[in-house]
Parts: sequence; structure tokens; C-alpha cells
Amino acid sequence: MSKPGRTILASKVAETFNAEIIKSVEEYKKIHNDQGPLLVGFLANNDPAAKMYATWTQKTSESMGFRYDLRVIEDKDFLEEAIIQANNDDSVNGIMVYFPVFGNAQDQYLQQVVCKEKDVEGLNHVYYQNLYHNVRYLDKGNRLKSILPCTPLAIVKILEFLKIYNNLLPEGNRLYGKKCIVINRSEIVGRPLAALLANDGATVFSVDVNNIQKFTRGERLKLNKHHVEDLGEFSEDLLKECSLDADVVITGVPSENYKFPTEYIKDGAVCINFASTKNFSDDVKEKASLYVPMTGKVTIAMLLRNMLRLVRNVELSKER
Ligand SMILES: NC(=O)C1=CN([C@@H]2O[C@H](COP(=O)(O)OP(=O)(O)OC[C@H]3O[C@@H](n4cnc5c(N)ncnc54)[C@H](O)[C@@H]3O)[C@@H](O)[C@H]2O)C=CC1
Ligand SMILES: Nc1nc(=O)c2c([nH]1)NC[C@@H]1CN(c3ccc(C(=O)N[C@@H](CCC(=O)O)C(=O)O)cc3)C=[N+]21
Repeated sequence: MSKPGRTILASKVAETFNAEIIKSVEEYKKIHNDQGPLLVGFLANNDPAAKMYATWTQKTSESMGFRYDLRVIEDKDFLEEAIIQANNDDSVNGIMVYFPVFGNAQDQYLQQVVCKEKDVEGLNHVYYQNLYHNVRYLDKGNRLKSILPCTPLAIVKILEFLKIYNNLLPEGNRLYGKKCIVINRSEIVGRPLAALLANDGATVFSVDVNNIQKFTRGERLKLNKHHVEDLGEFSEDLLKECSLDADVVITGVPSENYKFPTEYIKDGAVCINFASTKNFSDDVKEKASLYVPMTGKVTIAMLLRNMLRLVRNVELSKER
């Protein structure tokens, strides 16, 4: 059987940001003794995905002119102190911690230890609250842009590249009429992603192991931020019903043997997987129009873009 669909690689999407990032780093170097901004990564676990991700961040950031310092912490108990030291070190521009560290709620605490001025992943409570409340700036004068968490932001940028965002519509409504389903509702990716897409006008079905929810801005987008409705407990029937209605299917299930059922995909839907494992079967393109198998490269581009935005925000706040 011929497969009508096409694979789009994250590297293609990431490329569209490279020139802008490299140019900003060069300008930065001109006024900082030829040194690029410094990103510090903390690795305090043996998680292979985190280790690999750390290697990619290092390679990509250095190739674009940033300085990158990986600090491996053997004893997790010393991580908090090490973060605080980096917070107070003026030579450090950005900080990221590779998760999971403890693999429980203590990780959420550690996220908040990174000061928001250096939080390249956009995990600080202030940034999340702005995202959930559809607030795009940090200040009243709309000069300092809020930071968005990099994986949800990467998926938005991928959807823009795939022309799911309709730029004939006003900014902030460009997903009006689109239906998306997100299989993952973690606090790091799935829930903020569902909120972002709904804030941009989409109807979003948000799925986790327990239940399925619907995120929207109400009928005809009458609300100025999303609200959430419970559709019911998780069941294959409900999942199938929501999926067959969706123009976009986004998966992030961290499990080697999970496969999203191809028969739940609407003909011509767009499929995106952000999990480290392949969540779609090989026959996905019999149904999907566009298929993005991994998103990591765009996530890293967004990380570096966030880093430059933080540097700019620091400079702008000094000016006043
Ligand atoms: N590409 C990227 O930039 C990034 C990728 N990741 C990857 O994304 C994946 C997910 O990471 P986290 O969100 O941190 O994981 P997590 O374990 O915190 O969350 C997993 C979510 O999936 C849901 N889920 C699990 N099995 C399910 C099933 N059978 N049906 C429906 N829902 C199910 C859970 O209820 C939960 O909401 C991992 O593979 C991780 O490595 C994470 C961060 C960035
Ligand atoms: N604080 C924190 N932030 C993270 O974003 C984070 C983390 N901790 N811990 C580990 C997980 C894992 N993760 C992935 C990144 C890229 C791909 C990915 O698919 N990357 C390449 C794979 C291909 C290659 O080998 O080059 C790609 O998309 O092209 C997958 C998973 C981020 N994580």
C-alpha cells in the first residue's frame, strides 16, 4: 500500500532558527571580550536519556558560539548548593538541571531553586503562571518577554512550520478551529502544552493514564485564557473518539513498548512524537499527512533562544 504521508525532521525546523541565534551570539561576543554567553548544565543522575540530552546540548550550544559547562554532581544532596552558587555567579548567564534527579516532588522544588533570571528552560513558577494565564510579558510596559518552557514551545514552533497555525488570523487566535490531542499531561510538557495550544485558540484533548480533559477558550473563543473540562475516565473508546476528531496528534509516553494505535488517527492528521521512544508505529504514514518522529533538535534551539532572551531581559532591566 502506498503511504501518502511525509516525514518532517526536527532538524529542518531547527534550521530556521539557527541564523538568528548565531547572529545574536556574535553581537553578544563583540561587547563581551569575544566570549559567548555561558550556559551551565547540572547532571546529578545516571539516566541515559538525560546524559544523552546533556551531550547534545553541549555540542549544539558550543557549535553556535555559546560557552557550555557541564557540572556533574556525584552526590544529589549537594545539587541545591551548587545551583545557588551558579545563581550568584555573575559569569553564568543560564542554568539547566537535567531531570529526573530524585524522581519525585523534590524535583519540582529544585526547579524553583534556579533563579528566574537564569532559568533557560522556563520552569520557574512565574513563567508557568504567565503561560497558564496567557500573559506574554513580565513587565507592565511590555518590554520584557516572558519565557516559555522549551519543549512545549518547540512543539508550537513545529506546528507553525507545518502551517497548522494560520497566520491570516490575528496573533493569539491562530489555532482557531483546530483540534489537537496530547497524550501526556506531565507538569513539564503535556499540561503546559495543552494550555498553550488552547490559549492560541485550539480545542485540545489532554490524555493521561487516569482521564481525558478538554482545554479550550470556550465557544467562539469568548474567554481570554483556556479553561478545562473533564470528559471522563481514561478508556480506549473515549481515546478513540477524541483521536478520530483530532487534526493533530501529539504523543509523549515514556515507554519503550507504547504505540499509539494507527487506526485512531484521522486521515490526513499531523502526528508529532516528543518522547525519547517511538510512540507511533511504522505504518503511521498510511494515515498521517505529516509525521515528526522526534522533537529534540527544536527543543535545544528553543533552549538557546530562551537563553538569549534572558540575557536581553537582564540588559533591558539594567537600562531603566
Ligand atoms: N523531546 C524533548 O524535548 C523532551 C522529551 N521528553 C521525553 O518525553 C517523555 C515524557 O516525559 P515526561 O513528560 O517528563 O514524563 P512523565 O512520566 O512525567 O509523564 C508521562 C505522561 O504520560 C502519561 N501516560 C503514560 N502512559 C500513558 C498511556 N498509556 N496512555 C495515556 N497516557 C499515558 C502519564 O499519565 C503522564 O501524564 C520522555 O520520554 C522524555 O524523555 C521530555 C522532555 C523534553
Ligand atoms: N531538564 C531537562 N530538560 C529536558 O528537556 C530533558 C531532561 N531534563 N532530561 C532528559 C529528557 C530527555 N530529553 C530529550 C531530548 C531530546 C530527544 C531527542 O529526540 N533528540 C534528538 C534525537 C536524535 C539524535 O540522536 O540526535 C532529536 O530529536 O533529533 C529526546 C529526549 C530531554 N530531556
